[in-house]
Amino acid sequence: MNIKIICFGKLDKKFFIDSFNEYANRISKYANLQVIELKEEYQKEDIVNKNINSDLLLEKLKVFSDHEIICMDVSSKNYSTEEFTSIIENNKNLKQAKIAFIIGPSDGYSDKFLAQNFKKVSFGNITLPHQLFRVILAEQIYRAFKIMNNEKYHK
Ligand SMILES: C[S@@+](CC[C@H](N)C(=O)[O-])C[C@H]1O[C@@H](n2cnc3c(N)ncnc32)[C@H](O)[C@@H]1O
Repeated sequence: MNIKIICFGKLDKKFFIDSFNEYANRISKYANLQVIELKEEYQKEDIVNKNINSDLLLEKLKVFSDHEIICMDVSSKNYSTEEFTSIIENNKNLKQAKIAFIIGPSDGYSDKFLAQNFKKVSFGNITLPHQLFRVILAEQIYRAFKIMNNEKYHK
């Protein structure tokens, strides 16, 4: 299975880098994980940044048109760990088995981006900073594989 995380910026704190690498390493037992880091525009007005960054995402996603796109979005439907696992499990059983998770820009997604027909997933009604969220997403992907394989993991 091929998993992409498409996000903005780089991890710049050692504790985030170490934590993410730990989960990425664990995930590598089950899937190919690739992180694609885009350069975020943040110096203009919020609304302009939002549109520029969302358009950049849409452009990048053209390359991944053979992937199932999962847009991580605070304001969307909340998914439990089990529901999130089902998304990965269903994708795993598809012929292509390619999935791309999007971590959005700091000013949010444009209306045009949100109007796309992507599955949108929230991990709860709290806004997490993008670097921490990258670590949490990796942990949940790893947890999903442990659940799918009936392997023991922390409760
Ligand atoms: C700092 S947040 C952006 C917050 C932005 N103001 C908004 O309303 O979307 C950066 C990204 O982290 C992800 N994120 C943060 N918390 C999340 C949550 N609870 N559930 C799902 N995604 C989350 C989303 O992909 C979001 O676009």
